[in-house]
Amino acid sequence: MTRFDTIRPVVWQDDHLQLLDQRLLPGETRWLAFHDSAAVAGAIRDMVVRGAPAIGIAAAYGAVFAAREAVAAAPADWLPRFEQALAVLGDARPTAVNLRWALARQRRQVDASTDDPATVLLREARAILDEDLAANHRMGELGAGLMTEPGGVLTHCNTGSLATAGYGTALGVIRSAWAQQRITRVYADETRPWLQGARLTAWELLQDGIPVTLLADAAAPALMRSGAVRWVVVGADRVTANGDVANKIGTYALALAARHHGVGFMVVAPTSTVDMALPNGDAIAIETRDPAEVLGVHGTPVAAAGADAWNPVFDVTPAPLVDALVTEAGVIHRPDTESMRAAFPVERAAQAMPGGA
Ligand SMILES: CSC[C@@H](O)[C@@H](O)C(=O)COP(=O)(O)O
Repeated sequence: MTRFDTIRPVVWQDDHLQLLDQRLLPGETRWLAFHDSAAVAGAIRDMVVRGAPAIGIAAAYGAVFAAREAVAAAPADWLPRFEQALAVLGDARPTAVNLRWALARQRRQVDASTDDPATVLLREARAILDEDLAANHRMGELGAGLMTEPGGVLTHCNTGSLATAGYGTALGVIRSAWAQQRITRVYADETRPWLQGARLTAWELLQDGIPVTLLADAAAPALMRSGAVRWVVVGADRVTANGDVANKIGTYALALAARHHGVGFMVVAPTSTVDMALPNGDAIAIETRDPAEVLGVHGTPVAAAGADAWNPVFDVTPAPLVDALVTEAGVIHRPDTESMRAAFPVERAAQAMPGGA
């Protein structure tokens, strides 16, 4: 562990799940307790917990409740109820593949063992969490290694400890690179409409003593034009078989501006975010949320009454705009179908949850 490794948003305590309520940060640090699978699905949907790896981990713990509930209700025929509860968890948010990846992994555990299902699933949820933490530290080292000359970095959304088991993906790279003095300044987009950058990324960085400069999302191209940014470093919710990347809305615009200004564009995501079952980004289900999120700021309405809003919360960055894809398995420069297939075994495609995207 480094000194930059303290926040843990998903914690199993005794017999239940504790989630740090990310809707309230940085103003309030409140933990919520969860004891059933439907409530965990609700917490994912309502963004108590968010970020692709973190929602996968929370869902893996949700599967423990699902098994407990199903076995208690129908000891001799619990599997159909269990699968129904997994489907509810899997439908909580559509875009991040980590959610369905974690549930598919849990489903396979049930087939592979004759032990008490909840015990088996709890052990596996812990393994998923531990592996994510280890992957983040590895990606931190790999991504920092790409920053050969000191300079400014720009990040988007929140990809830190709060979005993962701990340490973070893109923010993990930033933590590692900052510790190695490879970064002169961290810039963070505020990330409308949920303000994950202004609320969560800035909070995490300041907790670690890393100074951060916030900017409105629309200011990013001008910042790149000024020469202040060497790397844009972002996370991902899904990376498809050709290297296309779904991530927080606004990422695509950053990639376009970065290419125009000769700024490096790095995507940092664990292999649990890679979906070799989908040929390209057009096949990714992009979540759209309540227009009210755009019509107001953090819950306070600001738009002219009567205006409508379009609120897709992710976009797809085409693979050719990605300079480096960093996973715990290594770095792929300018990913494409060939390099993705070489790096990730095709059997990953067969690991998706039944029922599609
Ligand atoms: C390590 S997190 C990668 C992505 O999940 C992150 O960039 C992101 O888009 C999160 O979106 P959110 O809507 O806050 O869940």
